[in-house]
Amino acid sequence: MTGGGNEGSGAGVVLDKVAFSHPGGAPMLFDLSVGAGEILAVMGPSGSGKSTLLSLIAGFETPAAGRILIGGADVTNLPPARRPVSMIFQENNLFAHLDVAANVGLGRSPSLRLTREDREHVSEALTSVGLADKARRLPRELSGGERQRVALARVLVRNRPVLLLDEAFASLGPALRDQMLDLLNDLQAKTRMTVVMVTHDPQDALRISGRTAFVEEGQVREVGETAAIFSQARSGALRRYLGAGSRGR
Ligand SMILES: Nc1ncnc2c1ncn2[C@@H]1O[C@H](COP(=O)(O)OP(=O)(O)OP(=O)(O)O)[C@@H](O)[C@H]1O
Repeated sequence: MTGGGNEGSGAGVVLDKVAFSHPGGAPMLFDLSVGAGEILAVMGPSGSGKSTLLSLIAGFETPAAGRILIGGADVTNLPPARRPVSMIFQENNLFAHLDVAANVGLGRSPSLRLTREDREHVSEALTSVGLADKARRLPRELSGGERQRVALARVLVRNRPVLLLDEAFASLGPALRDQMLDLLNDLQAKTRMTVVMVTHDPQDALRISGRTAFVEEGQVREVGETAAIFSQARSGALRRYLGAGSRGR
């Protein structure tokens, strides 16, 4: 898989009056600007549209109106494979029948025809996520945290400027989750990827994101510096959400 000139450090992401409705669903309208190399957390009640927002950036959904820009280029009508984006979900990021090295190798070549250089990248990425000794394991032979590390290694070899995380660490326990966030933070510092991370946990947002966007009923209601968003929560909806949403550790 080549990056089509999209490789390298972060690219800003802009949603410019992006209108979208799921079949039979309420209309959504997203306006959001994420800086190149920024880590932005996205929070909001269940069903508010956070995953939909990521799907629009990734190209799994197409806006009814408005534009999506990545690195200044209009990607609104590009299919997912041609967008300079990687995405990690809560689970099922890996192919069960492929070992760890092959799952990461897919990030270089979907047909797994890997050059020597590709294999070196895979091995370096596995080292950076602490899995150099588990390259021949199958996903079912790994812990949940290790599986997400494999997904992060694949992101590294893909080398796309934007990474979207949809509650990627939500099913891990608090200590492991913090480790994964710290790893993500380190990798982001090295690559300068732009990261948009959906989470339900204010602690996750406070740990690594510079800014947080609060989504409610299909709109970005508030966006600001993460600590300020939590301490000054302006809207009643955000205050209610924070009251109910913290895991209180
Ligand atoms: N494929 C779909 N078809 C129809 N409606 C959908 C589809 N996907 C999501 N929706 C609806 O769109 C709304 C927003 O869903 P979305 O998954 O974006 O919310 P979310 O904020 O990510 O929620 P959660 O925190 O529970 O994951 C919800 O009402 C949901 O039921």
